[in-house]
Order: sequence, then C-alpha cells, then structure tokens
Amino acid sequence: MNWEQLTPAQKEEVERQLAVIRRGTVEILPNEELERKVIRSIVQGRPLKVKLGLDPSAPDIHMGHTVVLHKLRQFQELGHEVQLIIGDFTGRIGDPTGKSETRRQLTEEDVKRNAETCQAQAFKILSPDKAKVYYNSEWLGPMTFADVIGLGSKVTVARMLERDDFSKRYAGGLPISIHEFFYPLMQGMDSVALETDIEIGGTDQTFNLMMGRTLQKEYGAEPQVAITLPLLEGLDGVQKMSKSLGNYIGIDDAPNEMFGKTMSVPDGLMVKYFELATDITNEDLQIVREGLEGGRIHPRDAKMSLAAAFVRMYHGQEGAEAARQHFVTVFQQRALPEDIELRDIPENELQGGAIRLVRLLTLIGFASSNSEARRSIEQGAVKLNEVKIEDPHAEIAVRDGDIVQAGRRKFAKLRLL
Ligand SMILES: Nc1ncnc2c1ncn2[C@@H]1O[C@H](COP(=O)(O)OP(=O)(O)OP(=O)(O)O)[C@@H](O)[C@H]1O
Repeated sequence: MNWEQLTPAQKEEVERQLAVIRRGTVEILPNEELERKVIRSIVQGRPLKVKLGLDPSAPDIHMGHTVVLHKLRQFQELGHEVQLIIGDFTGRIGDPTGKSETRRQLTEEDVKRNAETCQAQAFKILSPDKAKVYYNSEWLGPMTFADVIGLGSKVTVARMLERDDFSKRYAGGLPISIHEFFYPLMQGMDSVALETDIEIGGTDQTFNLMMGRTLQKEYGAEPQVAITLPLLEGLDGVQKMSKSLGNYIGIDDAPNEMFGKTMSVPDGLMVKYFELATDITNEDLQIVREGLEGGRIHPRDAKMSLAAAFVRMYHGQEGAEAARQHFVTVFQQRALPEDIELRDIPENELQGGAIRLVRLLTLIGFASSNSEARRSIEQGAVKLNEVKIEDPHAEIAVRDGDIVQAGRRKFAKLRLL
C-alpha cells in the first residue's frame, strides 16, 4: 500500500502520527521504513510493536530514562503497543555500552529485585493498557550452545569492533571478553523473538538497535526501525545522567529531594530538561526558551518551575507546592545575613536585563579581575539567590533585590539603576 492509494483521512492520520513520532528524535533509521510501517498499521488497523529494553543493573529509573519512556507513551497514545523488555538475562552480563571496562556481573537475586522496581517505576509514565512486559530470560534462557554458536555466526568480529567502546578498548589494549560481544546479539534476539517493528533508545544505543535489524533479517523476519533520542546530561552538566555515575534525579526521589536536586541543574541545561523530561507543550517550551534568552525570565524562576513540574508529575500538584514551600523556607530564607549591602548596577551594564556573571562579580567588587572571577565561579563559590552557578561563561538575568554571594562571607543585594 503506498501513499497514493490512501484516502484523504488516512493521509491526514499518517501525517499526524509521523509528526508526533518524529518530535524530539535524533535519528530514524531508516525513515522510509517508518513511513511504510505507519501507513500499513493505519490501513490494516494493526498497532505497531514498539520496544524498549531496560537494564535492571540498578533499581532506580531516572529522568534520563524518562526521555525514552515519554516517547513510548506517545506511541501508546497513537494506539500502538509497547513491548517493555526487562533485560533480566542480559543484565547478568552488564551492557558494555559506553563503558571503558568490563562490568561486574550481577547475581540472579539482584537482577530480580531491581527488575521489579524498574517495572513499577516505568508504569508511572507508561499506561498499563497497550503495554506488555517481557523478561528476556524467557527466550534467551532456553537457547542451547548450538543455538548460541548459530547466533554468533551471524555477525563478524569486524562489525562488532565498529562499536565505539569496543574499538577504543581494543585499541587501548584493554580487555574485551567474548561474552560482552553477546550483549548486542542478545538485545537483537529480543527483537527477533518479539517481532518488534520499532525499537527506541538513547543515542548510546544506536549500535545495539541496528543489531536488532541485522538479526531480524538474518532470521528471515521484517527488520525493525531504530529510533534514537537525545541523551540527557546529569546534574554535573557534562556526563550522561546515569545510575552508575550518581548524577541523577530518580523518579522515585522524595518530593523535597527531587525539588532540591533539580535546583542544582546547571542553567544552560534547563531548556533541555524541560523539553526532554517534562510534559510541557511546544508553545510553553518556546515561551521559556525565548524568555530565558531575552532575559525576561529569571533562570531561578524557570528552575523553580522545572522543579515543580517534576514533583507534580511524580507526586502530584500538592506535593509540588509543598516542596516549593520547603525549598523557599529552608534554602532561600536560611543563613542570609540580615544586613546585606546594596550594590548598584547601572542600566548600561545590562543587555536585555542580563549581564555576564564574570562582569557582575568584578563590578560589585567581589573579584579584582576577570580571571579571579572565573576561578571562584569554577570552584563553585558563586551563588545567585542561593543557587550555585558554575559556568564561567554564564550570562545571567538580574532583577532588583537579587542576592549575589561569593564564598562564605561576601554578600550583595543588587539595585538596578
Ligand atoms: N541520561 C539519559 N538520557 C536519555 N536516555 C537515557 C539516559 N540514560 C539511559 N537512557 C536510555 O534509557 C534506556 C534504558 O537504559 P538502560 O536501562 O540500559 O540504562 P543505562 O543506559 O545503562 O543507564 P545507566 O547509565 O543509568 O545505568 C536506553 O535506551 C538508554 O539509552
């Protein structure tokens, strides 16, 4: 069935679905196959099977995982069916993706416990209808040694070494165990076993997703389409948000903890967090983005809204309000000296209400040179309204009454002239 044979209503539905599916993605491999699958699904009234694998190596689902979970939820809302794979079998090997060394293998009990928590948390985002949960030990466990040899014969070592983390380790003389090569193969076998139409994952998963296509073709099935989504950086602002790096906001974190951690997200990442990890509409996202760029929205206010949005999504509106109050009481009103000196900021120093942080610090006498200002920012000594700013290139929107702090003792209240 091709485009020309569709009714106008079907064409409209295909376009609507493709727009939702494509939003926020990094790559769709290959795009034309996605179109063909969506057209066929609409014409035949048959939902697509959309797969996501979760590795139960640790119990917590974090905001990074929600990027892919939100995309799955969108597929559900379009009427498609989610295949949530708990990699209980693969989890015992440990995904080598992005890792520079062999991962510790988990015991069966660890995996089982983590798997149950992961699943419960994933359903805070996914709807229970149109979702099936699978444990991949179901089909990987019974494979015989002959089956495994057969699987191993489908892919060359050269292809495996195309994967970044393997090639780096190989080039660096670091060990790669044979069993690690089986991780992508096993993930691919999940797609063979479940006749997956589409598999989604973060960009770190591209190789594994493409392996699913390869193996489905090898085993005579229709190949899946691979869809990748951006990776969300963690609280350090640099590395991918990750369980193992401890730089994450867990969706099961208590409201105050979730709010407080969100307030430490670097300013430059706020829009990305809104876009990838909240349910904000495109229109509202645009307002936040432009407001921050033009200095009309104060970064602290935007971050408070982000923190409140997270807590609302996972603990409800009342939880969000209570966490906001708690934050304001404990952190904003705490420990500030009674008599903070006023420092004047002439209007000509501001552009659209904003000023470079380095300039602000020298202007109010908190640093005697730009390099000293940069150093204290990089050391994490500088705060605006109690929120640490660690980006030495930060350009910040200031308002009358804002409080700047450098180190333990220097405080100033800004007066805009
Ligand atoms: N920070 C992140 N941003 C976006 N997607 C992510 C992030 N972390 C994990 N994902 C995606 O979530 C899915 C499930 O990840 P998985 O269970 O394998 O965890 P992981 O990538 O090993 O995470 P961690 O590093 O926290 O252990 C994958 O598709 C992965 O790409």
